Amino acid sequence: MGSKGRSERERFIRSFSYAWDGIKSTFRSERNFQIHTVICILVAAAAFFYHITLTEWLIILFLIGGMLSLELMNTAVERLVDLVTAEYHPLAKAAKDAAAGAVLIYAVLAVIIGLIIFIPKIL
Ligand SMILES: Nc1ncnc2c1ncn2[C@@H]1O[C@H](COP(=O)(O)OP(=O)(O)OP(=O)(O)O)[C@@H](O)[C@H]1O
Repeated sequence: MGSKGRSERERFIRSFSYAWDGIKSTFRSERNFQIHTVICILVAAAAFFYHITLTEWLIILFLIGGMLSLELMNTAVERLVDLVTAEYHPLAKAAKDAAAGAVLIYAVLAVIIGLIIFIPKIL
């Protein structure tokens, strides 16, 4: 493999390592991300326990991935806003609240879908 191919591969691996750094630092600093991670692990455990179907697994995995990704994006918005201003600013509030709203909408729908999948199995 030429040096160009090697440097492209190195850049690719490095970008994974930066992404992993972002996940680790968010996990360490964000209580909500920790809580959502634990909930996602519990949901996956329940999915194994109740032998959900393949389609249900796809939905659950999609929800877990979406929830954790949105939490990370929310953290990114919070960090960026804090970087831009330490002062109170209506736009800072609007940005943070909109990001939090996105997480809330996804979380509520994830809970509803989770209940639709699991309640019939629990009963
Ligand atoms: N610079 C600011 N200007 C105006 N309002 C802000 C500003 N920073 C935060 N807020 C408001 O305060 C709320 C809480 O902000 P904060 O930065 O504490 O976020 P958080 O959701 O508590 O996250 P974390 O504690 O993980 O940083 C925001 O949703 C927003 O409404």
